[in-house]
Amino acid sequence: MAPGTLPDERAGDMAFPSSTSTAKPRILVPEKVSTDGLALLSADFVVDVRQSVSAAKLMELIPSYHGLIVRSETKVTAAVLAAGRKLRVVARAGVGVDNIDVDAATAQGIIVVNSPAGNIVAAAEHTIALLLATARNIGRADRGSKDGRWDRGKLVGVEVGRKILGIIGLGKVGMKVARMAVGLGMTVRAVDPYASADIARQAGVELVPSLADLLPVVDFLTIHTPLLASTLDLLGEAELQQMKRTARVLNVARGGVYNEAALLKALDESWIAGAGLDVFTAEPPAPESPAATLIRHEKVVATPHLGASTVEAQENVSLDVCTQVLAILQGGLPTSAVNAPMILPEEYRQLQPFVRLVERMGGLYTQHYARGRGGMVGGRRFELAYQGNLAGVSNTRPLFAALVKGLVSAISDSGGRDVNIVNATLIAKQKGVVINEVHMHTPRESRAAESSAYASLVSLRALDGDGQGQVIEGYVSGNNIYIARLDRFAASFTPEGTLLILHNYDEPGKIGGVGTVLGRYGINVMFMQVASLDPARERHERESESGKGLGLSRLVSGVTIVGDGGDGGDGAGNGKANGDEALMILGVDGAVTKEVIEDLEKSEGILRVSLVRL
Ligand SMILES: NC(=O)c1ccc[n+]([C@@H]2O[C@H](COP(=O)([O-])OP(=O)(O)OC[C@H]3O[C@@H](n4cnc5c(N)ncnc54)[C@H](O)[C@@H]3O)[C@@H](O)[C@H]2O)c1
Ligand SMILES: O=C(O)[C@H](O)COP(=O)(O)O
Repeated sequence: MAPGTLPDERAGDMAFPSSTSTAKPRILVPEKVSTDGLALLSADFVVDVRQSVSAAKLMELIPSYHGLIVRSETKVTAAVLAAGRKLRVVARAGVGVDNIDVDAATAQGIIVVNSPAGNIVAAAEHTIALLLATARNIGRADRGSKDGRWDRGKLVGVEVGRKILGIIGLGKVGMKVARMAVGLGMTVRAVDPYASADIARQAGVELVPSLADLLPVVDFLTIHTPLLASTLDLLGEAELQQMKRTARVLNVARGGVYNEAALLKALDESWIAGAGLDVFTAEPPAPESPAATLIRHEKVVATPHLGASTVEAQENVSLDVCTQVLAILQGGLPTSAVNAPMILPEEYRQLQPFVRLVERMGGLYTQHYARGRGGMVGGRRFELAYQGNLAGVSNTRPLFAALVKGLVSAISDSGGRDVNIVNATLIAKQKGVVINEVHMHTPRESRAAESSAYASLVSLRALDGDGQGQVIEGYVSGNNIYIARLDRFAASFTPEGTLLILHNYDEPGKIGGVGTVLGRYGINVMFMQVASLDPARERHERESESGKGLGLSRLVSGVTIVGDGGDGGDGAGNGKANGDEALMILGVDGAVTKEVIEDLEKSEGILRVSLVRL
């Protein structure tokens, strides 16, 4: 997709939004982000770098931007995201996304990306810097020296070698800190319920089961967990009281994992000996808050959230996220999305025609079957079955999202344009739609195999209480998509444009009658197709219902109407059918008004008419 072409709404490409209009997309950067990455964007996008953007100013600016790149200072709230009507992507030039309302972004189909590894070394090195600074009173020594004091006697430190370092959170930064600490001759113990004991052991770290096993024995304690509901106030008074009086604690993760008031008390009352702090619950802290008092405390070495502030880390994170922003705004895929599943570009390319097909099948279901029954899509159960080659594709998330988009397209204000791979699950849940994806290696696979026309077949079945319901089948040939079945009727038509689907008795003269009505309203018929249901198919249907498997009939194209000789038509009928029936599928051009539909329905032998726009 060509750069510089985005629509004003989150429309287009099923996986991630893509483009149609000609205006250059705009990206807002309200914080200091390295120009190394931003340079990648400036050719194709308008990149506005502004510093010190207040919350109010952000609300004012955001409506005209397609991308937002932030660090930890900008609060990307639900209100900001809602105001950002054009926003496709919020990029965090760093790791922590606690300043972004990821749930709100997901609900709006806005993808959130970060740089999970770009600043690990910087954060780990900063932790070691604070470890040594607290051990050797570097902060106080520096301040005293600058003030003209030579306090050698008061500033005797401790060594870190042969001491025990406790790590809470043995993830990327925690593990890097562990390896560095082992290099300094420290014994490292860690608590992390999700870490592998084997990997820890290989790095020379002993995993211990709980904080109670860690806190009483460590000389230094460092935390490297994200700030989550489960880690907020993880270390309060009770925990700090378990520690040695000589212990020193470090925080280069997030403010709030240590309870700041408890930490202040622990230092004031000498439960512990010192702290090295880079992060705080509010940054910068309010003047009289516990955090501000901690920063001024003589037993504390404080830095203003500098963990990732190295030239190298800033280059890394900037390149990481700007590459992803570029890809997303050009309709491609991110490499580290926080709120979207990982799909390899090659996988996605293969699925593209099926994405179009499944979306249209969803639209067809809603408009042809559900609309006549009061728009009953919400609260329904569907089976989306993949047969043939498609059965072997494991990552079918784009197809799931395409179905949700198709199903809601005709019944939502946005026409389904706001549904994408990021929020499809959420939207399905909100509408009470349950989709069961089935990979049919057996036995229905044999239906696809029976016709050499299909390497892959997709079937959508709306499940009624008894597990039965209308079926739509489709397939891809080359890059073209076709509907192969509308419930009891075999078909072969391309699901696109404005379609009239007429369910009628299979009697002579139908085409003429329909043509007369359409002609009266000046509506052109672009194509007309009908499918047959031959006796073999009928037999297969019965076999299927009795659980013996199905065989797919051959399809016929062209202007032929063949009755199904069946028992009630395509499932969208009015139930009065009792003879041979048929479906006429017309691709039309012109305004199909309510009057046109009513006149068609009044035509002799017509059971039901549905208008489908795809
Ligand atoms: N100060 C800075 O500038 C700076 C720089 C980089 C990262 N960080 C922060 O450091 C933190 C860690 O980053 P990371 O990249 O290593 O994250 P990570 O996801 O790789 O690791 C986090 C680890 O914490 C563990 N964990 C979660 N809950 C836990 C609990 N209750 N007890 C023990 N362990 C628990 C997880 O299992 C995981 O192994 C993040 O909050 C990140 O934002 C800060
Ligand atoms: O989560 C992170 O990546 C670090 O806290 C760095 O934050 P910063 O980008 O604001 O320095």
